[in-house]
Amino acid sequence: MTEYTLIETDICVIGAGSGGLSVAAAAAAFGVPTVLIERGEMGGDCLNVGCVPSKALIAAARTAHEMRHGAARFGIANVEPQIDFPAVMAHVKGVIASIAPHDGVPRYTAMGVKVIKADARFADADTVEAGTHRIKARRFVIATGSRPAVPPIDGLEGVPYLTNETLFDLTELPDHLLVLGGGPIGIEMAQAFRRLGSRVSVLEASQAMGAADREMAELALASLRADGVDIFEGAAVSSVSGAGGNITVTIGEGEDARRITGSHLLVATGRKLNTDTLALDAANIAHDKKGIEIDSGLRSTTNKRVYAVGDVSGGPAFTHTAGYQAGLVMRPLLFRIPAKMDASIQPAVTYCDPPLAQIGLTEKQAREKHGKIDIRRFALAENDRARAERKTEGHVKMVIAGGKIVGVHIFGDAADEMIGLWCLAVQKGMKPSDVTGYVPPYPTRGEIGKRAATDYYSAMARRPAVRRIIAFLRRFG
Ligand SMILES: Cc1cc2nc3c(=O)[nH]c(=O)nc-3n(C[C@H](O)[C@H](O)[C@H](O)COP(=O)(O)OP(=O)(O)OC[C@H]3O[C@@H](n4cnc5c(N)ncnc54)[C@H](O)[C@@H]3O)c2cc1C
Ligand SMILES: NC(=O)c1ccc[n+]([C@@H]2O[C@H](COP(=O)([O-])OP(=O)(O)OC[C@H]3O[C@@H](n4cnc5c(N)ncnc54)[C@H](O)[C@@H]3O)[C@@H](O)[C@H]2O)c1
Repeated sequence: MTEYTLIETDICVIGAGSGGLSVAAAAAAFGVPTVLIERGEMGGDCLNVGCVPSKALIAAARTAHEMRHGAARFGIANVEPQIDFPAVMAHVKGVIASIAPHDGVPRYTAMGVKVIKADARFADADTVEAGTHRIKARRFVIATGSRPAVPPIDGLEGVPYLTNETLFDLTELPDHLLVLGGGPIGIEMAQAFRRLGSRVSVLEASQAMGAADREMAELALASLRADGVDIFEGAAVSSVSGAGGNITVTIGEGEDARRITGSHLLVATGRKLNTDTLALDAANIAHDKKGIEIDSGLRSTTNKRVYAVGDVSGGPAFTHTAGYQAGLVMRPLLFRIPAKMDASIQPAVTYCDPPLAQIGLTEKQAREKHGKIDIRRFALAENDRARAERKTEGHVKMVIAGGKIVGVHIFGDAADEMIGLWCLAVQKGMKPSDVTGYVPPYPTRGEIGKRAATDYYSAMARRPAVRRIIAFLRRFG
């Protein structure tokens, strides 16, 4: 029998990833007694096996690409980079290590948070057990994240496949990386490994980058193909066989079946929510295969003490969404003010190079929702800064409905940085006229958004009625 130490607290947070850390830090900042429970690494997926290592690897791969192809346009010779893969991975680990103290136990303890390193599970409606602790709390925030969902493909369990949890521990560059899934993980990692020297084949059951605006996704996929990534869409993998270094995937069945053999296999086919070991039934927290049943304020529909934030809430699976949700639940947790999640204001960026960034509705979604819409585009090829730096690939696409900006999609260098302004525009329901008057610095790529918005009104300049008014006003000197 476990001898438990009882802790009574105000807020108990389960999971110290992007969502849980933000809740704990905010609660501590208001001086509210808070317990934070983490069974693995502080920082969760984003820091250890997600955003941070993937972006660090992408940065190395981009440098290799620039050395190979990026210099000659300036009159400087391109060179074939010498890639020391273990050193690249040491860089990735170094970046994680540099950020880790920010999410670490000492920093949170110093903030006043009681951190418990153990696996948490509910004992009853207001008690959680973690290691040798029993924690009774007024409110619980479940922030347990997600893990790779591995599809039930014949033979897959018998081969040594990689996921995002093991990919960044590779010590040798894969000779030929097979990537199952053309979502953000698959696409980002496919391009990075290709640029570091692997042959890469992406096998996507449906449409690669399926959540993006189609026109923009096609541009991004074309740029991956130009890098030499093989992308197979509509590729339903029926079986996997082989062993480490020699793995064969079979696409389709019967006489039409096609086989591709690679050295390594990365499974990036979506996520499974981490709820199965929480003993949710013991706390009367309704849940199903899709996760915890929560209302629009992220609160359990059956146990009002409990909230869910981050991936486990079943909403968009992004670190910025986890942070947004953490901010949202602080209102009811601390001030008893109701909060409402708005999934429509969550941006999505695929950090391929150039990146693809989006906020709001795709063209298809906008047509379905609003019927009549306007589309405005402005090409980076028309932008002076992009010309000066000879990075003119891509454009901004603005989706306007009912006179308001309802979606913005940018493919091109620095799209990930440029999208910020448009997140605000969509969130605030701005009209194109709201952004035609602001002054972006010249020469920056940021000017393209304003140019697309200005273009919306260019038809007005050609209207006879407008010209007649101008002519009339000229008479007054
Ligand atoms: C390869 C990859 C790249 C990504 N890139 C980006 C990106 O560029 N931008 C972006 O916005 N998002 C990105 N994401 C998504 C992002 O990582 C997640 O959305 C984010 O980490 C979710 O935060 P979270 O707090 O919900 O979960 P997590 O960060 O996963 O944290 C959950 C924590 O809960 C702990 N836990 C689980 N169960 C228990 C339990 N029973 N008891 C105690 N502790 C428990 C886990 O150990 C974990 O530490 C990426 C994801 C992956 C996999
Ligand atoms: N840049 C970012 O913000 C970023 C980067 C990586 C991951 N993430 C987050 O992590 C989540 C998970 O990423 P992901 O790429 O694993 O998932 P995903 O669900 O976004 O994409 C998975 C892809 O795999 C395909 N697929 C599913 N089963 C398959 C099968 N059996 N064979 C072949 N293809 C199959 C799907 O059609 C889909 O296109 C994302 O939803 C995203 O929110 C974000």
